[in-house]
Amino acid sequence: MTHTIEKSQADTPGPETQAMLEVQGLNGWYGESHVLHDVNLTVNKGEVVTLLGRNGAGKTTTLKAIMGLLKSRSGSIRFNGTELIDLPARDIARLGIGYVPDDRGIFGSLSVLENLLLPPKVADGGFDLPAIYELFPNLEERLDSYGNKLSGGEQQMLSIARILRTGALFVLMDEPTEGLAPVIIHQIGHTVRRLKKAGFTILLVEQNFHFARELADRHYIVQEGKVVDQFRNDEIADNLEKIQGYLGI
Ligand SMILES: Nc1ncnc2c1ncn2[C@@H]1O[C@H](COP(=O)(O)OP(=O)(O)OP(=O)(O)O)[C@@H](O)[C@H]1O
Repeated sequence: MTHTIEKSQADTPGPETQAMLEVQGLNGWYGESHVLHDVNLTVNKGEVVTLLGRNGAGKTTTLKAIMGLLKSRSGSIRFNGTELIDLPARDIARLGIGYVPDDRGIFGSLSVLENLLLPPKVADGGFDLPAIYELFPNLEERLDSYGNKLSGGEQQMLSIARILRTGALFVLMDEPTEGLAPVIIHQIGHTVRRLKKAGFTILLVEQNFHFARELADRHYIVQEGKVVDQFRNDEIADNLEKIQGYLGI
């Protein structure tokens, strides 16, 4: 009878298999340049999913297309069942998608606190300031510092922190480890794990395969604007050479 129970559990999608984001046949252009070619991917509620690929593969562009920051796009992007393909970025943000861009988007002439308070709330339940300071103690120490006086690591933490305040529970993160020292990368990894535990769903672009491997549930490989392969994290060890080939590492 055990077998029957196991089977019926496997057949019933749990909360972890509920698709939050479904991208189908996504195409994207910069002017005349056709950069995304029929990208398909799914992110389920509570997952950390990465987009891995070489420089110029189209990872950042995929995030921008989801966020509505790439104007010229076609196909389907459904978020909790709502079609995003024709919505402007501000409406997409209001549906509860946060974006941590690769340049971190910190305003240099505003203080840490002003940067934190800048994005509008989109839903109840976001982190309040004490919760943010608990997660990022360095930020609390630097509340009055201007954005342009922060280290790269502090800017990255601020960029993540201000999204957590908004109440968005789905976060797109573009290379949060880029250019950071190993100790800071470790801290960012710790943060992503805590967010996952707190119920956030994260789509993460990464060049740092080792970082991605420590955190993610699943990985999509992006090559020349297409998703060419995908792996669950527990399939990585058996596919290491193939993945290293894709990534050129
Ligand atoms: N603003 C832009 N205008 C025109 N082409 C662009 C623009 N941004 C990126 N591209 C081109 O689009 C393609 C995909 O770039 P994208 O930045 O999405 O790649 P990526 O996988 O994120 O790589 P990287 O890690 O280097 O950012 C590349 O050929 C790139 O040169």
